[in-house]
Amino acid sequence: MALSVEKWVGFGSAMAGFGLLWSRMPEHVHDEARYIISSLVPMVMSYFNPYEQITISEYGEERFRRNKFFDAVSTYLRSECLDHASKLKAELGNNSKYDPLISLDENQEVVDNFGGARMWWRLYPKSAKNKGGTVISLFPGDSDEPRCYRLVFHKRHRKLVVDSYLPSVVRKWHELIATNRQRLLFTNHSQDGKSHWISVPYNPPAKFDMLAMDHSKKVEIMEDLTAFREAKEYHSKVGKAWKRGYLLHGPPGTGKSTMIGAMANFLEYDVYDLDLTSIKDNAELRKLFLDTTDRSIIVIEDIDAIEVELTTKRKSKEAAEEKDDNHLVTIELSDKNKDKGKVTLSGLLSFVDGLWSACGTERIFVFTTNHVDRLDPALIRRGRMDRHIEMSYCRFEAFKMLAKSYLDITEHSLFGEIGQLLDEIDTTPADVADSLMPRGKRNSEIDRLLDEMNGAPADVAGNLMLRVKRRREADGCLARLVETLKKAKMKSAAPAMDSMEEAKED
Ligand SMILES: Nc1ncnc2c1ncn2[C@@H]1O[C@H](COP(=O)(O)OP(=O)(O)OP(=O)(O)O)[C@@H](O)[C@H]1O
Ligand SMILES: [Mg+2]
Repeated sequence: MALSVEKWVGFGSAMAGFGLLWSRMPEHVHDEARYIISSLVPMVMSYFNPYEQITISEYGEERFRRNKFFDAVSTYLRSECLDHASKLKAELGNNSKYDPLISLDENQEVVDNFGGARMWWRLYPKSAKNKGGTVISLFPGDSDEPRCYRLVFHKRHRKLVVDSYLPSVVRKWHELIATNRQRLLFTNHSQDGKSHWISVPYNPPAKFDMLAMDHSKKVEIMEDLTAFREAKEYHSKVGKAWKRGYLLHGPPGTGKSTMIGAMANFLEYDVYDLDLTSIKDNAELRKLFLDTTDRSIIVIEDIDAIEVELTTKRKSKEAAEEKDDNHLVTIELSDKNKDKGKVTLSGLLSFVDGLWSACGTERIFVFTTNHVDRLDPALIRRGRMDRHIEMSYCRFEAFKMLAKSYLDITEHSLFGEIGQLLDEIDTTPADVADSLMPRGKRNSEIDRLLDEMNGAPADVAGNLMLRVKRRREADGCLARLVETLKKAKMKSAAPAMDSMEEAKED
């Protein structure tokens, strides 16, 4: 049956070619004959060919945007139609390191049944025309045709296919991704001068309850994210794109990247880590943006590193040229790109906030910086970056959260001293966390006995030993932290003492 479907489709194409030929017949052929024959061709073709087809290309017609329907069909066929296929492909899936992900190989036809109707599916490879495939190109003359699925069905089922079958494929796809959802971390990668996203499975360890920061601030952020997630109707009612911008700023090691992981965990969104330095120009930035999925966090880290060049460039332009309020400010991202296209501030802004930002829903933009004062106000004004979150040095409240996460303790005799020291000197949570990591002697008698139990103390004595061991580790870690903080305090006081000494000598 499959063969005959192919024949009919081929026949249809041949008849179409025939029709085209007739339509170009020379003038001397009798007009009437030409009219009769050329109007007969489609009738004959439709009489003999009982099949119709729908092509679903991997990319949209303008080659700009990935066609999500293609992904839907891939997932659907993988789940529903592999049983009778003999040519399959295997790769390692995202959900597990060991389970292979089996999918349909190119040019393998599979049959699906829906409401008593048979549907024939086939995946045609990229550049099918050059490889001898039979797919009719959407892009004539273009050798780089994207892959596509072709669905063939009997023409009496057209309504069923369009109104019920294809929507059911999409519904099934949504169900499957909801149940097998593995979060992904994407980064942009440039190959043959074109940028695209590559991804890895993403399971960030960070959770909000582990994040050491002011408690009320943390709760506020979580409430803000929850409100955003539930605000679909609000955004459509007020005519706003469903997106939100966060600017995370603060010194290195205060938890900006950790916060992004916690946000992704909290919302269960994918993360797109955008590296602007490897993007050629605004068009490429736009393409990457259009390739991001809904329900995602789009991150640009250390935005100030780009802004420094932006500001310098603008200043030098302003000095060199007569003032022109309308000129576009250019970010020179790297020497490599100097003579090629450029990503401009306006390009970045339209990505975050302009016309293009409305192409997609439920997206969060996060910019991070160590130097908020260096950023162009246009980039971070409210509305673009809806919330500015300062990640600050570690004070006592944040320390207690770290002690709970790292050492599983809520009180200790050294807490008072540590609280006082943290008030006096600026230390990052990263530095405090580093001191709280158990290290030290591994050969104590308790360690040896616990190692022998293979980490699973089963009885009361075993549990007691584990508690003693943890207590000792906590003592050691906190003592080390006190020592580090004291040293830091002395160091920070040293220049002042030097100048006092100098003053005395004068
Ligand atoms: N607020 C915090 N709460 C919990 N852990 C933190 C916090 N800040 C830092 N850490 C710890 O320090 C490490 C480094 O933090 P992180 O990478 O998030 O800092 P950052 O602010 O992004 O720094 P940079 O500006 O250099 O990128 C993290 O892996 C985490 O273990
Ligand atoms: Mg970081």
